[in-house]
Amino acid sequence: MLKISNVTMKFGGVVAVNNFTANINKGEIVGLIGPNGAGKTTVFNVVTGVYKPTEGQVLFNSGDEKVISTLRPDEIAYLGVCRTFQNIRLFKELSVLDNVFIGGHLRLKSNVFSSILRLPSYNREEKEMLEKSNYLLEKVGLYGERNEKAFSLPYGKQRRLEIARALATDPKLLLLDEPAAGMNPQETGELMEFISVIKEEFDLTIFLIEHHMEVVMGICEKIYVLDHGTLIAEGNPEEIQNDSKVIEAYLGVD
Ligand SMILES: Nc1ncnc2c1ncn2[C@@H]1O[C@H](COP(=O)(O)OP(=O)(O)OP(=O)(O)O)[C@@H](O)[C@H]1O
Repeated sequence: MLKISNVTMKFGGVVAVNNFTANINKGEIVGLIGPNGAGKTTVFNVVTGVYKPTEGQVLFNSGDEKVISTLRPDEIAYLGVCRTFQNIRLFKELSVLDNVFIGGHLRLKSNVFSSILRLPSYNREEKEMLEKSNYLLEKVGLYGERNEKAFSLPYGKQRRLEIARALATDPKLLLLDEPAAGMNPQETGELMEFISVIKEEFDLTIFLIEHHMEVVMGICEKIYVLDHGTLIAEGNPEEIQNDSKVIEAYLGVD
């Protein structure tokens, strides 16, 4: 579904990602790990079109394979690639429901005129989007809080709301940047369960960056390990946990 092919990303003299290749198949949960500054978020930024790679390309297949590394972020999102961020980026003053509702606007077919004139087609789409937003909130266990302001939710719920907003865009590939950051062990356990449930329910493929090793080892089928921008290992959780280069660069010092 996603092919990252020999991607290099340089910022001036800094080589943030160096000749990185990865393959993610439909339906997989794949992890990307490595020490701070290893280049993980940069990989996500290249996949989502925030940065154009200095070298290499990214291909995405949602029916037919396309090079997406030449596209704009909104074009990539429209194809079905959506993400959450390391630092939660909600519309804090808006309600929980509105946060999800806004996410769904990517898929609205109505144009600005039909929305201003409130044509029947727009009203119908808006009603459907509202129903879908409520459905998603039920699925992520936030329906009861739909009228609360986003900032009033505890941390773990804000993360789930961010994921619900991403789901409103109908993603095929969901990129999660440190979804368990700042969570306590109980919230982390719930998050793992939650990720597995939404993957099945929404037929998702998931690519995630995470420092909590119990999450990565617990739910990922395949893991890529970056160090100083370079891939030092790839494999299943057991292979990664026993890889001497990974232990030296990352796991051993955690
Ligand atoms: N826009 C940018 N301009 C200059 N340098 C950047 C930029 N973005 C990232 N870098 C550099 O690229 C390197 C990789 O950063 P990146 O944020 O991708 O690492 P990371 O693995 O996600 O780290 P962390 O686990 O701390 O989030 C770092 O040296 C960082 O300073």
